[in-house]
Amino acid sequence: MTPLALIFSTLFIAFIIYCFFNLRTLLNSHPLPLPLPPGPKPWPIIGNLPHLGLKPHHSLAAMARTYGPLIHLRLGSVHVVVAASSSIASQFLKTHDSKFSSRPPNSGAKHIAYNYHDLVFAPYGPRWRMLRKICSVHLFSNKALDDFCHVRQEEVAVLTSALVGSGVAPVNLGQLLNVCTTNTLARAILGRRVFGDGGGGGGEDYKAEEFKDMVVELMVLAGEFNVGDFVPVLDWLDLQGVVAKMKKLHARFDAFLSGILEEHKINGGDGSGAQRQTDLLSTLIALKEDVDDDGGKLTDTEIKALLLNLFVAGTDTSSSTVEWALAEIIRHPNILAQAQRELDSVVGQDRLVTESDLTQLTFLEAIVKETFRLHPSTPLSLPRIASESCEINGYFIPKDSTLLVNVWAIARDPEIWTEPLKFRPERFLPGSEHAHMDVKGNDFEVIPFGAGRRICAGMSLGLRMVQLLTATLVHGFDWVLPEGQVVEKLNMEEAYGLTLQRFAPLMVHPQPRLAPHVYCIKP
Ligand code: HEM
Repeated sequence: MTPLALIFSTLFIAFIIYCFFNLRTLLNSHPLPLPLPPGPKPWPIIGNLPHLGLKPHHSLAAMARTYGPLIHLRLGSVHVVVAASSSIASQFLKTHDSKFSSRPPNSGAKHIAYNYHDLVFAPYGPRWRMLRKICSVHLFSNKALDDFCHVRQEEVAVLTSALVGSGVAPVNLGQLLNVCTTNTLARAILGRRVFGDGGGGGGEDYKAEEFKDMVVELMVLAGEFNVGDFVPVLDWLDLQGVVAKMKKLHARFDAFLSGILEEHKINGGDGSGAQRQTDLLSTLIALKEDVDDDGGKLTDTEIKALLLNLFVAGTDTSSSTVEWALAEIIRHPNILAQAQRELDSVVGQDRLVTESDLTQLTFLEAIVKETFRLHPSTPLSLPRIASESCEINGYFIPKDSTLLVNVWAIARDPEIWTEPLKFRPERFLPGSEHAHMDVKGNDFEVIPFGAGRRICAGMSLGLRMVQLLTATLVHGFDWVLPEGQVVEKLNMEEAYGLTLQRFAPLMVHPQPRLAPHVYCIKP
């Protein structure tokens, strides 16, 4: 080797060694970036919006079968990650819950929910804590729930009386259930009912049907993926007309809520002129004068926004769950018969079910769990936003990603559930494979109320209401479909929206099966 070649080869080897060590140092201080989770290829500008289809929880479940349980989508300029298995959901909502405790910005929160002044969309922080604490103490604590137990039982009894008097035409069960859940909540929040019995009895201050329509319209609008939320440059165009509809709907809700608030300030809850302290709204009005621990004051806007949340989140969720439960029970006469045997042995035939009976109704509880599994009222839960980046299952989740948890798909995962599409309450009975599973956010295989810090605030009330209503309807009535319909062909299709409505309302003939005096309740 010539001296020149020796110099060159020495320099070359030295360069390689230098690069090798430098690269190692570089890699150690800046590890190679993790990949984003897999997902379908996005379109330019709009990204994966067209992939969501009319029922996004179905489309996203189908994608999970192709790409796995953690998917990445690009909706316009927004990173969206979707959890579609219990273990991925638990990593987001348990391990990393503190990073996912706010909701992403969206037009619904802005235009309907008083520009984020509510509880559902309030950013995680002092105001959210204040609103949540007020509800926990005055509405959802065990004491508050026990104080209003008689109200729930009375309103359920009023429903049975309306069903008995419903005449020859089939009843729209979902509508009557909605009147019941709304009046029950109204008595706890406002100190009075807002509707008649829904059976055409008259005397409604506000039309029940119109109110349910407003709630359902809100859920449909909130469930719509508004292009402007994801492609900010297109926001002003309001391509789907969603924002215009939201503003109109907000005006209707605001008129309803402002009326209630002003009336309450002047008259007190019961219209007697004496301010009552037992209902939530009186407490909220009294709290307006107090400064809370974090130095915040409750404003009229926050009060109306909270009322809106409670009436929207707390009525249709419970009533449509019971409607699904009854549809399933009607489709499975053997389940109806078994549940009635249990109820007859615990309650007898001479009175209606009470809340204190519920702990003894094991099969009924299993029916309710199975309904929450197959028909979770918010199939994609409510979205969360990542306040910082994190790693899940070896994938990179960027800061500001929107998180969707496909609660609906998780509860139908064939890896977890045998015969996942079948309505089989016995899977939750003692001694069965899922006996110890609850639906309260502890077992991620079935999380209809979500989980973690932002878990449903009204879960305790929702559960009691769904159980009491389902038990009472099963105990109090046999159910016959309108002429020409057969149970095997009952339409179980879902409609589109943030909540899981039935495509075809359940129309039925209730046939009382208890002694007539049991139903004699005057509203
Ligand atoms: C069948 C009954 C119900 C179901 C299935 C249900 C489901 C849900 C779900 C999935 C969430 C989102 C949780 C999350 O982000 O992890 C939620 C939030 C919420 N729910 Fe419910 N809900 C029900 C009944 C109620 C009732 C009766 C009320 C009140 C009267 C209520 C009030 C709320 C509120 C205020 C939030 C927002 C909580 C927060 O952001 O901190 N819900 N609900």
